[in-house]
Amino acid sequence: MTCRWRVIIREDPQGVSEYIAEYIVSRIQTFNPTPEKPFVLGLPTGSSPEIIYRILVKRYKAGEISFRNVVTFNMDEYVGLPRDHPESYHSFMYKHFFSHVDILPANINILNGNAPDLAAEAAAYEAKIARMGGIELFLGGVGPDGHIAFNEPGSSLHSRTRVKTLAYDTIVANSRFFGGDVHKVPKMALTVGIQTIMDAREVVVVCTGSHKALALHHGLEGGVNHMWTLSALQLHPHPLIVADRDATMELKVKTVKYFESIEQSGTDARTQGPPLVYRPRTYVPAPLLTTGARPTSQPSQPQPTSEPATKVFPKDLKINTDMRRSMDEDGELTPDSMSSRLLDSAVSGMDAALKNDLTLDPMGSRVTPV
Ligand SMILES: N[C@@H]1[C@@H](O)[C@H](O)[C@@H](COP(=O)(O)O)O[C@@H]1O
Repeated sequence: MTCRWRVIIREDPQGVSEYIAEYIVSRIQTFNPTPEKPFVLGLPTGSSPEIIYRILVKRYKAGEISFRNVVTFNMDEYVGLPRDHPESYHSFMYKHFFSHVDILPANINILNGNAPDLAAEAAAYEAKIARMGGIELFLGGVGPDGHIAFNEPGSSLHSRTRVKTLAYDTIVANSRFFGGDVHKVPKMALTVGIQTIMDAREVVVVCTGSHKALALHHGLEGGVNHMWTLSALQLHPHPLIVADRDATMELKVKTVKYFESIEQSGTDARTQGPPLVYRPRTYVPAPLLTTGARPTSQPSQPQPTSEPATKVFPKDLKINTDMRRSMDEDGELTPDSMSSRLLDSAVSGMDAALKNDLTLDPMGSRVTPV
């Protein structure tokens, strides 16, 4: 196993947010999304991403970026909190981001914490992500206890979208949004799972403040551990953490110096990486299927024409949860930002190792029609 954490350290939350906002803008621009091929972006709430959203809005207003062809999936939402409650994640997202940019309302996806059947809501969310071809970039925050989304300590690293009971630490931490009253904080949430995040092509984590220092230490320097769910990203092909100096307090000096030296050696994707290369995604807008036709890993291939071309809505998509990857179905290697950056770097001796580390896209191979 090779851990591929890429870590960028900035002096303060402003520097962190500017880096991440620029990163997201450059990824969307390079992707060049269209209505047929939207950029699928996973988004968090919490106070850490607020400045990032502010910068993205500013850049949109300056005409530097459009979100018209961006589809978003939010990480989580409280269960039982009215949608229009000021502290619901629906309210947060509209207040800080959605109502200020040109994203189409139909392209916004947030879990409904008031759905009559929460399990069905969770399953439908996973299916919708799959129909969109998976998430291109998942931006996440981290809790002081190392949780990502609402995957509290002890969460299964194979988890998918589901209901979670919040840990007491999280309830206490989030009580600051509820007048300091822990009793007003919802006790449950709907959240994407660790595996949902792992399936994204790229994960970017914002980590600021000394209260996140232990989480960063365990996530980065500890082993993969369900008690610090951030650490699962050690197994992701392209994880990036952008931390401020305060959040690095519990890291070894050696760790900090190592990641700083990587950046100094000229591996900053924003300015020095080669153009990013994307293979076509399996984006399938509804209605998805023609009767008798089964989606393939090459959707552009002509389908058999012997059956009438009646449009039907599939019942659902089945997620192959045993995680076996089919080489036959999805044998194409996927170059991307992380490997591109490092291959271009001055770090000697890395190339041979990285050639063995090119990774198959897991989402495409796991989605099969029922
Ligand atoms: N569910 C959210 C997480 O997605 C978020 O990462 C975390 C940290 O929030 P903050 O950025 O406010 O510290 O808070 C909540 O628990």
